[in-house]
Amino acid sequence: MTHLPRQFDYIVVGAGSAGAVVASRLSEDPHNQVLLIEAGPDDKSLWSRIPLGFAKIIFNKKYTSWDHQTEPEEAINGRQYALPYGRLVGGSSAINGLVHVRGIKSDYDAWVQAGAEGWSWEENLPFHRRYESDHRGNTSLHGADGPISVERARWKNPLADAYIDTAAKTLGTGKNVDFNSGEPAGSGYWDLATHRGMRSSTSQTFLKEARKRSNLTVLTESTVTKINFEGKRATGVTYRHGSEELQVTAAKEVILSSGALLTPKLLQLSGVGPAALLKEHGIEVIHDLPGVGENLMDHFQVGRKYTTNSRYTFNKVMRTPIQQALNGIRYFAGDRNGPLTIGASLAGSYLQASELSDDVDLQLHFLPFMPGDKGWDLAKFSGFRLGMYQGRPKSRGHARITSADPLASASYTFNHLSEEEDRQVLLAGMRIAGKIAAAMPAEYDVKEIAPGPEADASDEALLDYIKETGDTAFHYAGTARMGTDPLSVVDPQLRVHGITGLRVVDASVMPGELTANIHAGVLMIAERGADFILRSK
Ligand SMILES: Cc1cc2nc3c(=O)[nH]c(=O)nc-3n(C[C@H](O)[C@H](O)[C@H](O)COP(=O)(O)OP(=O)(O)OC[C@H]3O[C@@H](n4cnc5c(N)ncnc54)[C@H](O)[C@@H]3O)c2cc1C
Repeated sequence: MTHLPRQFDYIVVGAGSAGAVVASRLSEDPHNQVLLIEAGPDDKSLWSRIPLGFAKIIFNKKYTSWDHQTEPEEAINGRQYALPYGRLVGGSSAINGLVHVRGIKSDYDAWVQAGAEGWSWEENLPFHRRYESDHRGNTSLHGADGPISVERARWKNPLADAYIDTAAKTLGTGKNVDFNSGEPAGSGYWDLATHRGMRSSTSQTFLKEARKRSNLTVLTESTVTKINFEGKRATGVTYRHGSEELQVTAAKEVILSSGALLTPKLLQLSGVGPAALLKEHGIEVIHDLPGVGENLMDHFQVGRKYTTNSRYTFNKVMRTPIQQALNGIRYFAGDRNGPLTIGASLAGSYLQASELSDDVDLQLHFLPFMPGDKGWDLAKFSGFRLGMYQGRPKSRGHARITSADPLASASYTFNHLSEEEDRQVLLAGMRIAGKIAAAMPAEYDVKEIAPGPEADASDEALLDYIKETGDTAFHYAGTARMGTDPLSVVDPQLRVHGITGLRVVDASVMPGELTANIHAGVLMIAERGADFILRSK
């Protein structure tokens, strides 16, 4: 630690999905001295490389933080739940469920309408193409030369095929569509961020190459506690490494990429945020920015559960130690097309569930897996889940510090289901999922476990089931929203309003949710953020 230079051109806070991309791109110019600071350890877990390892690594507190939870959520009967994220080099990209989808064109139109000028689908497309090597090769929609490899899910099997056929017939839309075309209505296998069946995280792709450069320094197990300012200019950061408290300066910019839960906390701790909140905790106000921590959002995920006699569920193919060993051998020595290559979901559908919406408004996930009582184990029977969430929920919450102590958790409120439209879309989605399951071929002997006929009998009962069982899809976003109105936090070039030398580049800047698992959107934001910085030199 004592050998670390005290001044860099750029300091990037958080080596997660976005931060790793930004630091890598900035260090491509050998004239830039770049420091990347990460609170967690290096990404050394084998479970991070294997897609199915997702189900294991998220319960490993060395790599996944379980330090934060929601406040009691009023509209879901006062329930609280944990908010895990990847706390390691690679961030959530090293522990997430790998499903790779960009969202739909109208998501980005909604961003532009919310003040994110220049962020339409067409304007973002070159940056999606820049980070990816897509299995379709180089096309007008896809890139073939980027560090993140994108493949079609590799464990194709008859039960998943039957889901795709049945969903396509029930919904009256296509099958095996390109979910990343911007117009994804239909059903099929998901694309995953994998390379030959292994996770393609930002730590193992972008950073692996960039760390060979002498102008990039990566500090691990170092938590930034404060952004330092001279007047309204960000000049560097204070961080803790073990028992040491150290400072380092940035000649050009500090870039916050700490994720949507922690970026607003760091801004608030540093004196940038709602003045009243900062004063309440005795923090000197550097700049009164009322939107910092507001607009917190997530996808609220619910599902239907089924038993089946199919052999093609996890509960069947990974039941015994011998099966697990054989699948392991097949994975490491074979074609890597087996069950170990599955992410958080195998197949699914994009659909318009509610007439209240004017576009696709729901993602439906087919997961041939039924957990046991402990949550991480396998149930003894063969089963699958049809999980879902609304694409662009309207409910919004907030993230607010509870103390000036950087080690204290902020408080997180999402206000899930506080908007009528959000309740209606999920009700409609649950009904449609029920229809698809009921239409599955008789040979699979599909029977519903939950919610069951009683809950299905009325909207009221079904809504109650949704409130009692739904929780996070891990797509936290929006807490440093881009825009130009008084409640926005960054401008469309991701510079913090009212401050110089400070940008936010991570999921925090999203004005609204994407109708997608949001990792692809975060990578695109990171590519654009790096581009803005390099162009502004
Ligand atoms: C369990 C899980 C499953 C998911 N599954 C999917 C999926 O299947 N598909 C998909 O598209 N999306 C998925 N997501 C969402 C997606 O992975 C995230 O939205 C995305 O990775 C967020 O990127 P980020 O750069 O904003 O933050 P992160 O990738 O979370 O990075 C933030 C980094 O900053 C570090 N940090 C925070 N504070 C500090 C500090 N003060 N000092 C230093 N470092 C700090 C953190 O340790 C972390 O490494 C999932 C997320 C989770 C948590």
